[in-house]
Formats: sequence, C-alpha cells, structure tokens
Amino acid sequence: MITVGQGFDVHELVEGRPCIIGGVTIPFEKGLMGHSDADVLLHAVTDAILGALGLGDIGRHFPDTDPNFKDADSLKLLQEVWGMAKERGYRLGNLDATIIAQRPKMAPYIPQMVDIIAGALESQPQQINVKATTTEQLGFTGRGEGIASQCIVCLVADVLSS
Ligand SMILES: Nc1ccn([C@@H]2O[C@H](COP(=O)(O)O)[C@@H](O)[C@H]2O)c(=O)n1
Ligand SMILES: C[C@@]1(CO)OP(=O)(O)OP(=O)(O)OC[C@H]1O
Repeated sequence: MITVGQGFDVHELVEGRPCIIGGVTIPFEKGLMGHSDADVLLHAVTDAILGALGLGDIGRHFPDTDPNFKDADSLKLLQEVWGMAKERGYRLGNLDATIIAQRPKMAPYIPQMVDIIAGALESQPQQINVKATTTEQLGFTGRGEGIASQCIVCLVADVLSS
C-alpha cells in the first residue's frame, strides 16, 4: 500500500540569524526567523510525512509555544516524525521538494541536503530529489523577504499476501 503527503512552509529572512536549509548552514548575509532553527525545507518534509500518515502537522507535534522547541534542531524533529512512519510499517518510496528563494544560490548545497534527508529517512539519496527555483524577483520570495519550500512524499508499506 502507498500513501502520499505534501508539505509547505515559509520563513522570513532577517539579519542576525543562521541560514539553515535542509540541515545545511549556508553562508549568507541573512538567516531564517523562527522559534526553532527555522529550517524551511525540513519543516516542509516533516509536514509532508505527517500528512501521508494522517497525523496533522508539525505545529501539533512540536508547538511553537513550547520552550523545548526554542532553536530546536529541525533534523531531530524530522527523525522523530520518521520514527512514527516506521512504527506504522512505512518506508520511503520517494520524496520531491522545491526551495523557493531568490537568493542564496542553493545548487552547491543540494547534494549535501539530499544526503542529510536520506540519512534521516534511512533511505538512499536516489529516492530524494531537492530542487530550487527563484520567483523571478516577484512576490515576497522574489524581494528576498523570505524563503518557502514545498515537498511531496510517497510512503510505501509492504503488505504480505496471504
Ligand atoms: N535560490 C536558487 C534558485 C534557483 N537555483 C537554480 O537556478 C535555476 C534557475 O532558476 P530559475 O528560477 O531562474 O528558473 C534553478 O533551476 C536552480 O537550479 C538555485 O540554485 N538557487
Ligand atoms: C518546529 C516549529 C517549533 O516551533 O518551528 P518554527 O520555527 O516555529 O517554524 P514553523 O514552520 O512556523 O512551525 C513549526 C513549529 O512547530
């Protein structure tokens, strides 16, 4: 059996914060604002998995009112959610994600992001596709006010035939 889920997230770009995307700290003049480390890509991936499992969203499991999640490492949150998928007998089919950002240039960091996500989901890099796009200077991403990400996942459970 298969189940699919999608996730979407946005974080504001501000001065004085690190720019952590897909678990990679990217050298950039601004970083992402949030209660956690604000990893916009890992949040979209986490929400996609929760969606596929029918388990709501990241804020339900890790509330932004909880001081435990102040500056939380989003990779750890993703690993915890992956545990929920495994408990239910799922493995990753594939994952496809898009980072929507005018700057910085993501391409040099994408292979590292893929390896990090593959590690968290106990999968092979070939099952993970991460891409990036600008919005041609249009909208809040185009003006450099924030970065968005979206993700779709397919989870597979091997059902034994009787
Ligand atoms: N932040 C970004 C945005 C884009 N890229 C790469 O550039 C290609 C062209 O982007 P367009 O928005 O002009 O289509 C895109 O396909 C990505 O490979 C990037 O690395 N970082
Ligand atoms: C993981 C959390 C925890 O505060 O991170 P935030 O940085 O608040 O990011 P957001 O994507 O707005 O919501 C998810 C939250 O649950």
